[in-house]
Amino acid sequence: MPAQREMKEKNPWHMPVTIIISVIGVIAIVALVTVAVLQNKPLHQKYKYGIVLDAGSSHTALYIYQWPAEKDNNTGRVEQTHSCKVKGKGISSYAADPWGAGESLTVCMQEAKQQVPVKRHHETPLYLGATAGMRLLNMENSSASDKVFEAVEQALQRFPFSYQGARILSGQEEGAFGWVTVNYLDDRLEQGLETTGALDLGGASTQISFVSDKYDGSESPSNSVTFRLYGNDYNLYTHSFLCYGKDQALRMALAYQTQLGPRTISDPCFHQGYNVSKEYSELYNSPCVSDRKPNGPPVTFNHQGMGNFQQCQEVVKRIFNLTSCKYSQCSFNGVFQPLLQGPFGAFSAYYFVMNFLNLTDTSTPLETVKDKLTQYCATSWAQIRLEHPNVKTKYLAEYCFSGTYILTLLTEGYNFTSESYSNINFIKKIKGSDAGWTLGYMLNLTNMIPAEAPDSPLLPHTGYVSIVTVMALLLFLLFILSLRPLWLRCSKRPQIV
Ligand SMILES: O=c1[nH]cnc2c1ncn2[C@@H]1O[C@H](COP(=O)(O)OP(=O)(O)O)[C@@H](O)[C@H]1O
Ligand SMILES: [Ca+2]
Repeated sequence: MPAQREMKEKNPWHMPVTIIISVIGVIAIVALVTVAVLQNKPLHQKYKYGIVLDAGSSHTALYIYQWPAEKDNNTGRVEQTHSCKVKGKGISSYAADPWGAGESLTVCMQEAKQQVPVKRHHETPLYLGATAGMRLLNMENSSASDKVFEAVEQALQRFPFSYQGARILSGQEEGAFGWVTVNYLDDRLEQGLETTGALDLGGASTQISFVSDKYDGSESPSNSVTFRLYGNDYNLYTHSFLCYGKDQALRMALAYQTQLGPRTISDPCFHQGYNVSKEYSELYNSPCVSDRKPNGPPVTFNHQGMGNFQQCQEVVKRIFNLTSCKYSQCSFNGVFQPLLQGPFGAFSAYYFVMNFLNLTDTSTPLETVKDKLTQYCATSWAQIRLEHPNVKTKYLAEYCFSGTYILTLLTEGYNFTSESYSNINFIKKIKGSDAGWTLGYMLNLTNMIPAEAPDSPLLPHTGYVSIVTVMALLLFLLFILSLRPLWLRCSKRPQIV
């Protein structure tokens, strides 16, 4: 077989040294790529968790957040994974039964136990923040508010999480953390982009927070909050109006109409045909209106609807003091407010109300929005109930008032104009997380937003792997080319025949 022998001798692969070098080369390259891929591959994602209870005036909600375990103090994204609405009213309504407040939280806390992996329970921080309902109760009856906190604290400590305390947030904190949440979720802080203002409407208070270039904080220091986040300084204007949440605002509007203690009030903010007997003692049972209580009123009054947006707006305007201002400019009640600037996210009750009324599209001219609300308010109560059989009667009865209140607060109160109205976005969630103060509160307490911008890796993981692969291929090519001379030499060797 001379031909076969010739083939074997010409082929350099049959030379033992060449074969060994080739195999080692290939193994080395495969090993290089494998190590590069494995070393830099994100590990099977492990998460850390945090729980915040938002004890609002109308109800309590529990939020669970998660973030990648290995990145907790800089670049890891924190996102909401679960929320639970506590059944019943807010904790401030349990003044006469403080233990009931603690009990009310247990169903959602059980749910949290199921949601957070057992091995993370002990390291999961748990916070409870109370807002305007508890602010009012604390003003009215501080020992009752202490008892509610005591009961809530005991109930929460029964769970295996790392309990970090329950407290009342100041209005300033509520506004500022709402602003942090919105801008964090929009990635505006990390990227140093222009920020979005935050408008939060609750049941007992309302907040406005935004950055205004012309505002340095000196004119009204109590409205100023400064932050250094990801290497940028922010000088935030924020104000919380206690009693100007939509439930307390409704009380104030009613109180103006019942100041003389009539048996019947004809209310333009409720639909025609609405006629409900209400108690004076219940209406005036709040520090927001208690000083307006008529002398010796009857026990009850008939609350009758008239369904007139224009007149309702006149009634609502009366709860704002638009005249006194000792600063260069004010919103209302003599509160300083710099020039409005930039886009605004309006959430919580702003969203619930405007969404129900189909008025979340702010590219609709303000005049058209008012026309639609005029029509809605003029619809009879019977018709409204017929059209929305599944909506809670209390909410349904109040949407005409609530919509009118929102438009009046925004335009007369905060000075939004027909032009700047379109800068408002009515939002509920951003990228799956609810807009509200809770996320910002937790980010702050866990130091999860660094003051300075974190060092970012030179290349993202995919870039790194691609470069290593290309380099390995090049090496392989070079290696093959380096074998060429050997090859040629072998093929030119004198034939042994
Ligand atoms: O589905 C809804 N439709 C209308 N209003 C709603 C709905 N869900 C919640 N709300 C209202 O949103 C407001 C939430 O206020 P919250 O309880 O947070 O009070 P706070 O922030 O003043 O303490 C309340 O006025 C509540 O009635
Ligand atoms: Ca709230």
